Amino acid sequence: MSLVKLYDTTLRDGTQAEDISFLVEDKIRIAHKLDECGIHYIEGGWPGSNPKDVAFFKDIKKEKLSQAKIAAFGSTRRAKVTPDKDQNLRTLVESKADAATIFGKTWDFHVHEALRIPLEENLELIFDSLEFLKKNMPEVFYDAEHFFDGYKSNPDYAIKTLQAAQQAGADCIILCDTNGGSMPYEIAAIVDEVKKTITTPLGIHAHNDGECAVANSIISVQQGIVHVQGTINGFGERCGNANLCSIIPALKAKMQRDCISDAQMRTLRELSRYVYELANLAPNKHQPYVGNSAFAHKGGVHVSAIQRHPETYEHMRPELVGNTTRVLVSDLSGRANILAKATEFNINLDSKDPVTLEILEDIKSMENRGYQFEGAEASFELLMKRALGTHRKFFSVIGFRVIDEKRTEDDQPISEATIKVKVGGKIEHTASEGHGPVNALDNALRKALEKFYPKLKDVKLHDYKVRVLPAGQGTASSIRVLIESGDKEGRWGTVGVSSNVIEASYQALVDAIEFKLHKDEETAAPKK
Ligand SMILES: CC(=O)SCCNC(=O)CCNC(=O)[C@H](O)C(C)(C)COP(=O)(O)OP(=O)(O)OC[C@H]1O[C@@H](n2cnc3c(N)ncnc32)[C@H](O)[C@@H]1OP(=O)(O)O
Ligand SMILES: CC(=O)C(=O)O
Repeated sequence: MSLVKLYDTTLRDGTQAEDISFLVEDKIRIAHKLDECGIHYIEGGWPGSNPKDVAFFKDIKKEKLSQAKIAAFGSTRRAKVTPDKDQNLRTLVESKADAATIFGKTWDFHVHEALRIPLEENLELIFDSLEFLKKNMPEVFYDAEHFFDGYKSNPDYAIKTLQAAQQAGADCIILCDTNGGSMPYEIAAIVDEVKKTITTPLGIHAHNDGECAVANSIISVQQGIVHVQGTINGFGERCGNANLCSIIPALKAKMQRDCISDAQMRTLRELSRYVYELANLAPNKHQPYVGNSAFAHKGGVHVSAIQRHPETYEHMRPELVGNTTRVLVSDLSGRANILAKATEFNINLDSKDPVTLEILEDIKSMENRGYQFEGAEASFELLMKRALGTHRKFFSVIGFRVIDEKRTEDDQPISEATIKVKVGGKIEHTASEGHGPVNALDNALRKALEKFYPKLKDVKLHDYKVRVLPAGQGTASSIRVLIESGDKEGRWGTVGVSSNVIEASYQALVDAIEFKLHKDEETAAPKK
């Protein structure tokens, strides 16, 4: 089983994506994670571009990586400058990286329009830039920019550019689908043609503009390519780059190609989330393999079948990439969803128990009124407990009042909430301010209850989402509030629906607190 080398460009092409920028410290942290995951090459940036990338190459030298090599990126030399005087090539050498990767022009159209130099001169640029780097760097890669478009326009010239790179001694020639519009069948045919004249190992760098970047990378490996470039989560210029989080499991689990170890592949989901976190972006739930929804089953028919055998609706075992099977509850559920959730919550429930049907009917009618339990599993667990009579009322709210006041035109509004709760026989009456009325209500509710349940101090409100639901016949529109809360052990979602945003928020807040109190009680006295 021959090895496919993985070349990650999250820290270079990934940062060419709109909204993505990493601090030098973030880049170093990501480089460590990529190294631990077994990625063979990490392209750290373009040192000729900006001081941050220069700093990365300086700082990464002080770090101990277990196996990954660091590559510095740049372009062929500028026309009319010799390689040793070319600032960009010099910064590559000065980076002291383990490898240099330079891109050069393949497409005659680009040579005419972007570089505005004769075709022959571009061949010289490629040859002597690579020859210079070969003398000064341990390993040198050549990114043949726009290779597939260039080949389609002028195959003879496109091949000549690769021959120039081969003659100069490039260690790998990477065929780039820079504009990302090529189709897998075109890639397969062109790679086959290239192999007839080029003996240097070949690589692929595919962009995702036609949504084929992963497919194009996979078909290239099938055609004999041994080096795959891509990014974590597919970050990259425009629509992104080939997503290594999809390519790796495809190579290993479907094509039986060697790249990283099984144990390293089990960290892929964690790596994906780590990179989202440092990019300050919410993870894409629907991302294949590693996303939250990649193995989440919603339709009742699917849930029933996966419980009999997971392969009925799962293309591979989620654990291989560190993911898990999930069952969702919604108005598309059947009894199987309810039973699966009951098992997850450690609740004994039988499919023939009338409560199962009762819960199912409750969900369907509540979803019809605007509730949504997919992101509010804690509210669903409480609903189940109420139906089964195992719900415990830790407190009751006697009433609350929320005031929002703006004293002068220029003043920030002040929000204040007062609340009266009853715990056991005791009544507690408190007030609290907050950033907005919902925050004030949350603060007041927790302040009132913390005296009785001190562990509520650990609860934080992580996310608050409001959605206006369309009005039904003759009714006012409703508002759905989804809240994500958390403590040191985990996070949970709750939901509230009302025509009044404060009331909807109140319902979700009360569920969040009730869930925490049930959870703590069950942890303290686990079920046998
Ligand atoms: C396909 C890819 O993703 S390639 C990577 C693209 N990434 C980036 O551009 C991000 C980093 N880039 C930068 O920081 C800047 O663009 C720099 C520092 C590299 C260059 O900045 P500038 O010197 O101001 O040039 P500018 O950004 O306008 O780019 C155009 C110049 O690059 C030259 N150029 C473009 N491609 C190449 C190439 N393969 N070889 C040599 N020169 C090239 C053009 O001829 C043009 O030079 P000219 O203005 O002297 O005619
Ligand atoms: C090199 C590169 O990033 C590209 O051709 O897309």
